[in-house]
Amino acid sequence: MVTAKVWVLKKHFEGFPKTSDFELKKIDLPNLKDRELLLESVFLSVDPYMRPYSQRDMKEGDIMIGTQVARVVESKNPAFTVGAFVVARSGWRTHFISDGKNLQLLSSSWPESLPKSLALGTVGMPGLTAYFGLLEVCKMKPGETVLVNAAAGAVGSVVGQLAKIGGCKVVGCAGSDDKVAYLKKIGFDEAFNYKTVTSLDEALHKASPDGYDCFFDNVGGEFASIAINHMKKYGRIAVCGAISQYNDSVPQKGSYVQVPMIFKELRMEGFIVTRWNNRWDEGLKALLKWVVEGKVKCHEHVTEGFENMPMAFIGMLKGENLGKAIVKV
Ligand SMILES: NC(=O)C1=CN([C@@H]2O[C@H](COP(=O)(O)OP(=O)(O)OC[C@H]3O[C@@H](n4cnc5c(N)ncnc54)[C@H](OP(=O)(O)O)[C@@H]3O)[C@@H](O)[C@H]2O)C=CC1
Ligand SMILES: CCCCC/C=C\CC(=O)/C=C/C=C/C=C\[C@@H](O)CCCC(=O)O
Repeated sequence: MVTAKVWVLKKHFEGFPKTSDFELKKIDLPNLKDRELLLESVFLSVDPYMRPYSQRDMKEGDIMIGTQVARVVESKNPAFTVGAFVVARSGWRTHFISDGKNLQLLSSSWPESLPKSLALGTVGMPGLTAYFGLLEVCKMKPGETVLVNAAAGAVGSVVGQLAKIGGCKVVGCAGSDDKVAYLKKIGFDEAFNYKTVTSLDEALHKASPDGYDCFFDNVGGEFASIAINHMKKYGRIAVCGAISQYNDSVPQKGSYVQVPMIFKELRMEGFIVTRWNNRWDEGLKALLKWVVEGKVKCHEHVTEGFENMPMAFIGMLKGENLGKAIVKV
């Protein structure tokens, strides 16, 4: 019999999550029934969505939601052989039993040399968020100027690189000088540390005096309300996330300002990447090709040990990660 370790939400978060909000538990798993398979998590993802989604979708005592790259260790399901790797949405668990539904086998063209953890980041949901957010919401065109915040993160770093592939000028901001240096290294035309600039207004103007055609917003709040004034006429804003709001009990002042929305006839559209669920294979194939060709660089912020998941999650929310935050079991 296999004993799984799981992290449950002991107490709903109030402000920033605390390690005491989580509880580590053990679950003895039953023997497999016909068509079931037993999997062990190899890499687990910690993502910003878990903060607002936990409030919306979870009750205290539930196993934390999340995705993982897992390996099949026992199988009574002919579609899954022992040793195969899948992406699952089974939450913060070391082991779990599946009936084979909602498992995504890792692409058969996945190069052996490529870390399978990328299936949680650049060649996974965050990468797809950048891909569809840029192509379907921003509808970027060659020669345009794209602004992205949280630019050194899992989504933002792919946004900037895909925009460069798309022939755009790219401006990014992040919360440390090391992250800014990384942005320039991976091809951003302009990058700045939003925490240290004397004026965000001036930094945005200096980076692109003519303004921005596309704004890929991962942060919301005050940043967004300032950035909107730097949009070009007919600009497009892809509202991808609002991480500046997730841990605030009282929403930050500085929502999007309506006046420029109207005068500049801006289009602002929120989206969830699952809107394109039926096109994920298209996106994953494109992202994997760009990574293999070296056109999209990847960076991961790896925390070792399942027992450190809460710390990895909290650290990501505090900006400790450069690139995709993952946990290696
Ligand atoms: N709509 C969708 O379908 C999806 C939306 N998202 C959203 O995209 C955004 C980025 O996600 P992801 O790339 O996975 O995460 P990241 O890898 O970018 O990690 C989060 C980063 O957000 C930044 N951050 C945290 N708090 C603040 C704050 N108060 N103000 C400004 N920046 C902050 C930090 O970077 P820094 O050092 O720059 O501050 C931190 O590293 C999130 O808002 C997330 O919810 C993600 C996936 C799908
Ligand atoms: C202040 C409120 C903010 C509301 C927006 C919250 C989050 C945006 C975001 O990060 C969305 C992420 C979407 C992820 C989509 C697919 C998955 O991999 C997660 C699925 C979660 C689940 O249902 O299991």
